Amino acid sequence: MKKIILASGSPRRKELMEQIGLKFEVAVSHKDEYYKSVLPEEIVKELSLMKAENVASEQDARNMIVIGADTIVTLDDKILGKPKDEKDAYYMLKSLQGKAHQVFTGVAILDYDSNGGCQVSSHAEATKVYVHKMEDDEIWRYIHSKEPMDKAGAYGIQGKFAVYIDKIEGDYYNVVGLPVSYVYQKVKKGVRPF
Ligand SMILES: Cc1cn([C@H]2C[C@H](O)[C@@H](COP(=O)(O)OP(=O)(O)OP(=O)(O)O)O2)c(=O)[nH]c1=O
Repeated sequence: MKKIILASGSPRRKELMEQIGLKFEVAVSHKDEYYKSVLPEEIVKELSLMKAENVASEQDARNMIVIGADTIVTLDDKILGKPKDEKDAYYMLKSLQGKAHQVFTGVAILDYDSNGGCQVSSHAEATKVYVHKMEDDEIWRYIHSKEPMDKAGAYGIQGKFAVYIDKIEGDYYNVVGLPVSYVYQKVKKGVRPF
């Protein structure tokens, strides 16, 4: 049985991995993350691979599966990551309301055999999210709840922001930070799920 390592400090990704019943450990690397890609699907693939490789380089990477993920929000040509401060969160939320945007999550799965040989799977998925129009005081009330501050696009679909989601097209779990069906299909051969 291979050991699974989730290369992520995101509590949401940990919860989603627990939800699908996988046994895993969490390891986070504090090495720098940067990207050279231009297209959103390439950016999240590059960053998720970097996160997984950084963690794997700090392990005796044999007989294990390392999973990295990265989520960004895109609106027209703009890329929204996590807000730097409350003002940044306000501008992000203001730009999202009353229209649709895309959420991209990249997943990298490094599957190491007992000799250290590695099979790499890289994947990016997009979900379209329609946000209802919000009053300014609603935006500020939401920001003061602190929920937006550690999330791409300054919102959490799984939290209080749910009341402003009109509809989505695509995978809900992709928006929360991990397309779990993709992950499960990739790892189920080497591991026992539940
Ligand atoms: C859009 C959206 C994002 N998010 C979260 C998922 C991610 O945790 C975060 C995007 O930041 P990421 O940089 O993808 O991840 P992270 O820094 O939280 O964790 P790590 O790099 O260690 O894996 O935004 C939600 O929880 N709900 C949402 O609706």
